[in-house]
Amino acid sequence: MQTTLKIGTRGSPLALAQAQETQARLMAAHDMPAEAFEIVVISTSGDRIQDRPLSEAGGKGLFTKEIEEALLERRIDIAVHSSKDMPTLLPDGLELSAFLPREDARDAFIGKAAKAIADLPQGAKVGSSSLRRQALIRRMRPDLDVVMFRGNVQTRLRKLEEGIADATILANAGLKRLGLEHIVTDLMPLDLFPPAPGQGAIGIETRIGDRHVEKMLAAIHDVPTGQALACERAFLAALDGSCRTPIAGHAMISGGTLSFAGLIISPDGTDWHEVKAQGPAGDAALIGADAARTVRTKAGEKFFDGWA
Ligand SMILES: NCc1[nH]cc(CCC(=O)O)c1CC(=O)O
Repeated sequence: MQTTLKIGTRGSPLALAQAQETQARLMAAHDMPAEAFEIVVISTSGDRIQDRPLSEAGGKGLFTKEIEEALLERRIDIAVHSSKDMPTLLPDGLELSAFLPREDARDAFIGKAAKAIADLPQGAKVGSSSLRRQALIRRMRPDLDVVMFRGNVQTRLRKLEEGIADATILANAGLKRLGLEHIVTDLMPLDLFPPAPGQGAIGIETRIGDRHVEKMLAAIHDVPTGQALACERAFLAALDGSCRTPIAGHAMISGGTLSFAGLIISPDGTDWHEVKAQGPAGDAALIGADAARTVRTKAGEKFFDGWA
């Protein structure tokens, strides 16, 4: 008898879209019917906490803990995540074993009256609860009023309609996966507004040594995305001492060469340090870790003390 492959995911519309994309790619790669899969929705602490910034509530692991428990207890066989939400350290026995081809890694600007951040009037309100986006907005436009904005994409759009803010910034990848690219009024350039490590890439977590699952996923794994993510996650891991330091990092692969740009920035957007690195794509993790050492040295340890 054939058992179904259980795909674990959060229940938000974006998470479900990502789980369905994973299912569709597995069906196509292995000529399997939809019935060979079951999507199992798991509620996480991150979904339930709505009243404060996640960086205060405990950070990234909040979106993954319950899903990882289900994986370890064999209630699911694979877990589909936004790589950006994944902590750099995974529980014993689990690994990120595949990445789907990356979507656009850029942030998207959604404005009501103004189409782009440069067109907002002095003092306009921009909604974001991401420390990185808050800092980058303040670096570009210190005059703007950055207001707390949480909830899933639909909630945030409702808040825009209600006038709680004049604009917001979200990952273009998520909007595209939800079929909402038409609401984007501008795209933030990678150099002025670098994305979070992992942004735009779907990562698939599995039990280490689950050979059957590993073989199935090998057919849908995207090698350049995996290399870019290895670099970005090594950069993050080497800097992650405090989740209160806004960190950006983005790697691209072209012709076997990896190019990485990373940034750390003070939450008020007045102090930042950048690093650029290049090397063979096969050295992705080394390049990321090395870039972290470079930017740490540039910034000095004092930089991390201020808001840790
Ligand atoms: N923290 C929530 C989250 N995690 C991943 C995405 C977007 C999709 C992606 O980056 O792959 C989002 C929403 C957003 O930042 O707009």
